Amino acid sequence: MNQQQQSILLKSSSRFPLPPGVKFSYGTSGFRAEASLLESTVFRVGILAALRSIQTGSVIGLMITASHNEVSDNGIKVADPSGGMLTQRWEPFADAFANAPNHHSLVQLLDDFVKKENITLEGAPAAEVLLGRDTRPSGMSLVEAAKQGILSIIGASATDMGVVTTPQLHWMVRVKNKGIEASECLLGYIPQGNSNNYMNDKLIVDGADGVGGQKLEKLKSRLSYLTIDVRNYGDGVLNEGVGADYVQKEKVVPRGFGPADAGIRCASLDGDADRLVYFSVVPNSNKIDLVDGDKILSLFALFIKEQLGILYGPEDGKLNKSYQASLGVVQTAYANGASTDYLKQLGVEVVLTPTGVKYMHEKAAEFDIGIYFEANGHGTILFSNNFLSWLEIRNNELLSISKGSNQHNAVLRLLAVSKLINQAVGDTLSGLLLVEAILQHLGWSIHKWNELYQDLPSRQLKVKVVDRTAVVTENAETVVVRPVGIQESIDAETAKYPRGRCFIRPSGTEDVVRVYAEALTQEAADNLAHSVVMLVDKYLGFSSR
Ligand SMILES: CC(=O)N[C@H]1[C@@H](OP(=O)(O)O)O[C@H](CO)[C@@H](O)[C@@H]1O
Ligand SMILES: [Mg+2]
Repeated sequence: MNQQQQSILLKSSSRFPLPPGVKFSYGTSGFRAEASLLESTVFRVGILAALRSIQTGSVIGLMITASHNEVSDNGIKVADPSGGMLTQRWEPFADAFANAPNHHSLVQLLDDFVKKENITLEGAPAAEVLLGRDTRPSGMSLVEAAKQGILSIIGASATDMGVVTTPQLHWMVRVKNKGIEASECLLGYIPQGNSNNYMNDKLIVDGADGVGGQKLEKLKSRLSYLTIDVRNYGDGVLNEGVGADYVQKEKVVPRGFGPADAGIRCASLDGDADRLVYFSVVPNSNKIDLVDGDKILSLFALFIKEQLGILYGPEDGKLNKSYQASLGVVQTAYANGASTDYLKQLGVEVVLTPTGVKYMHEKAAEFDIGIYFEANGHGTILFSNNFLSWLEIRNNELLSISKGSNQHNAVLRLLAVSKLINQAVGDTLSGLLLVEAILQHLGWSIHKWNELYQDLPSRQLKVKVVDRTAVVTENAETVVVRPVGIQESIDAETAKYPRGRCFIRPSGTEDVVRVYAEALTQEAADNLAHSVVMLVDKYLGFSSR
């Protein structure tokens, strides 16, 4: 690093001192903290993004959001050139860099890192970083801090995209780097009038009082196939008694919903619009029937499987079947056991990964069609380039030899899904449009969809312990290897419950250990979870911090 670059960095970083007594960690999904603590982190991540842009010769994204967390929190995550999450290889540097105690150590770390990664700063190489933020009031000043970071690397430029959803920003990065065309509407490819057992035509969406609600309110008038009533699109407090996280965890109606909505198809998104769950209000109560990420995954898997069945099935639309597409679904240990059983029965390969989109996305990309979803509604569908190119060629052939045949329609539907769905990252709005299109195609109500299988009762608890990093897991977080002995105790407890399943893991976004239990009855799941909380105390010690 030359003198000029060093002195720019020293000067700019001295304006963003590290707050005392805080330790930052890149975590499951970027850095998150109380917003007033984040300026130095965001500034430093701006520098990191510029370096990543130089190294990859591509546009990089920075999103300022704390998703479903309370409005006073904020956070920052990096989108890599593909539009996916920052390469995990860079996470240790991100952690060290965010915690560098002063501007001299910061410049030293940077100098070592650029040497190790062969990043050339000489000659002012071009770098471009796109910035986005959600609706949090702290977002604007944090975007400024990020810009200062980016601009302190000579040759780097920052483009502010304003208030956008997280998946929009990831998508913009992907489009810029790959030059992809805009989406088409899948509904156009789906034969209409398949209306036995027809679904309610109205959809009510809880916008979490965040950016996704605002965007959907604007988008809805352009969706001629759908009537959408958007609630909570910005008047109330972000994520307070609203949003996908609240709905999924509490299993009660969000603010603005009530008994009058009973039976109607409803959906809820989170604060930055990368999670989606559906629900229907139980008559005469504030309870809901939840249709979670596992059921969205199951619906998508069912639909894709149906299309592949038509493509490769006995009916002859003269399709050249030279390519056998692999289909796989990816879940985490939080997936309801009943969903995993259902998917296996459907005949699709099911793979488990640790919690977090970064792990799931990577695994899903190994299939020609890889579908991943967390139970909480984070997920998408990925298509391999080989399979898409093959579909494009088949489409052209069938256009001339059997246009409108079932096989041709199946090809068109798969191509349309690949264009509608956001392949950069899970995206509430495109996910919602795909769910709506599939329900319409099948002629299904939300109730019919919900009956695909019945969830096993489950309970999720969180425990504050003295040191959550003392918990080390293996096998996609289903087995605890440290502290030694706790897994045997959990197994012994779980064995007392028919269909019992239980695991613990340290959270990557909060200072807690999470406990998940599932069993045949709600009471059994609750009891199992509570007894494992006691084991956590025995082995790790509760903390009252
Ligand atoms: C049990 C649970 O819901 N965990 C969430 C939560 O991660 P934790 O590492 O469990 O704190 O936040 C992640 C980021 O939003 C999300 O990907 C994940 O599913
Ligand atoms: Mg989110």
